[in-house]
Amino acid sequence: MFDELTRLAARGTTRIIDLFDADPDRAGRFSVETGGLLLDYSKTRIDDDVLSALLALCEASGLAGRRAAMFSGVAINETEGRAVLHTALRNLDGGPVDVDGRDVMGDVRETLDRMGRFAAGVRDGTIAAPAGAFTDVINIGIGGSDLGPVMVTGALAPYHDGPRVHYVSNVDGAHLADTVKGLDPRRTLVIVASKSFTTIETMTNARSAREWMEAGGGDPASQFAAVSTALDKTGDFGIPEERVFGFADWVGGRYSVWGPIGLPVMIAIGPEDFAAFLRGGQAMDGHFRAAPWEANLPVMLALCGIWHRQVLGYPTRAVLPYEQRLARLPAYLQQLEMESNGKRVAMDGGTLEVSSGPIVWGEAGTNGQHAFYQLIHQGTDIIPCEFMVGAEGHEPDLIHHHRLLVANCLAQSEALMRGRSLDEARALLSGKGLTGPELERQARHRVFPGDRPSVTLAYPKLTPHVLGQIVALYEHRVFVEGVILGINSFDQWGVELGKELATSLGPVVEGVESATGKDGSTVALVDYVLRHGG
Ligand SMILES: O=P(O)(O)OC[C@H]1O[C@H](O)[C@H](O)[C@@H](O)[C@@H]1O
Repeated sequence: MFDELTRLAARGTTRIIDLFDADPDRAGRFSVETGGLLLDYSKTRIDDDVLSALLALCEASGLAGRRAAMFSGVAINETEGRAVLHTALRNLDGGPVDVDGRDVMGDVRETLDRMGRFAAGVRDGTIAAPAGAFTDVINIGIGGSDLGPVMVTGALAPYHDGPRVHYVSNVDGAHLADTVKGLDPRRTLVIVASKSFTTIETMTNARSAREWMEAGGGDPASQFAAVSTALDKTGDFGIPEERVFGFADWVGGRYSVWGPIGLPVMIAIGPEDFAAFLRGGQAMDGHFRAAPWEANLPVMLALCGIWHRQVLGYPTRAVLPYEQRLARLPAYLQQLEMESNGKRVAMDGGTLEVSSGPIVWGEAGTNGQHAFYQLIHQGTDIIPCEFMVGAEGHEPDLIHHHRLLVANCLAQSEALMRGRSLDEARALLSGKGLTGPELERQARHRVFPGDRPSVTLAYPKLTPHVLGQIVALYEHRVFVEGVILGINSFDQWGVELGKELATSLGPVVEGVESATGKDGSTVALVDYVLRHGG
């Protein structure tokens, strides 16, 4: 399936910038605009031939069938025997969604209503601690039970009018200790968020938070809530049923922010804005299901990814949001993309014949510019960049900041494509009086090879609705890439081995069991920790 694309990739040396000269309509033809979002992929080497081959690949992958199967509740997560229906969580105005012959939308709506009543109560003080209204909320969770809500809470800061919300994920006691410093244990609500309710980091933090609360005169019985699929375990932990928000196993951890895992977001921004976030996701679902491939935002973003990673072989993908409030988006996308598509075995158990998904990394612009863009512009590796920028900010008084931000974003993609030739560098330096060998030497350092690809996702303004569109866009992009690669994007067996070994090493690090039988490096490291630890 990749042969034609490989042939096209090897074909030419046409520089991206020259594609614009040859086709004045290029920016319009190699972009998709829908629901106010614009994906511009014209600053890549995708031309008509590549586009046709990518679309053929997409068609041949059976995407239409897989997409229908996902939305209709088929157990497409075959290694775990589960349906994949995070889309049902935002199906606010949609029809029934059947799992095993039963419509799940009644449960989804009921849970959303319960979350809404709880969030509203916490926000207006009718649900309170014995000592008074909650001033702070701590969400204790990790992975999908942390990254989604933490990213969305940060992104929607202008809408945050509820209690302060904090996130504790790391089992490093520093995370909990630093978070509770200055908080009132009698006025803090703790949400224990864990799909499985067995994750060691989360359960350890939850128990320590309960001790902190008890020691400080708080009342865990009325100041703890839980979000989980394991309702028996939340009960065992002592959290009363009315404060437990359940969800089904057809919601994957990294796809779960749309449901009860989004509870801290709802407390922060309120049920109405949370519903707007869901509606944004639902709008993207509608688009993804209906639009033809070439006009389909998630599909085209996925095909850009496939072109850069699997065809051209670029190992990484930089995500560069020019939006400070999306500073945690790269971390969120690392889990979404790398846990979903970081696999070397295909759905049928065979070895993947192409590369798995890329390494995803990034940072908010403009900060990244002053840190790692040097390598993106002049390093030996080509790093496809995904820029994101909003047309409007939330700070009308600081509009000059926003204009500078936008100018920087556009300048970077232009610079990456255009580059600076040796002649241009020479001209620059001779204007400053340099001559001879010194000019030559200095000029070489000032050359930018250019022809470095990027895509830009532009959106009107980072509202809850737009954020919902963006998050759903990335979810579906990952899905499409997974279908084309022929892998299951919804399991994560690769995290298991480390967990098992950590459990067996626990007593060794404690000094209770010996490290005998471990490899020499592990034995030496354990020895170091035991000699130097407290
Ligand atoms: O929500 P939990 O069951 O606590 O799981 C939290 C996280 O841990 C696991 O190891 C997985 O890698 C993640 O996909 C998951 O989101």
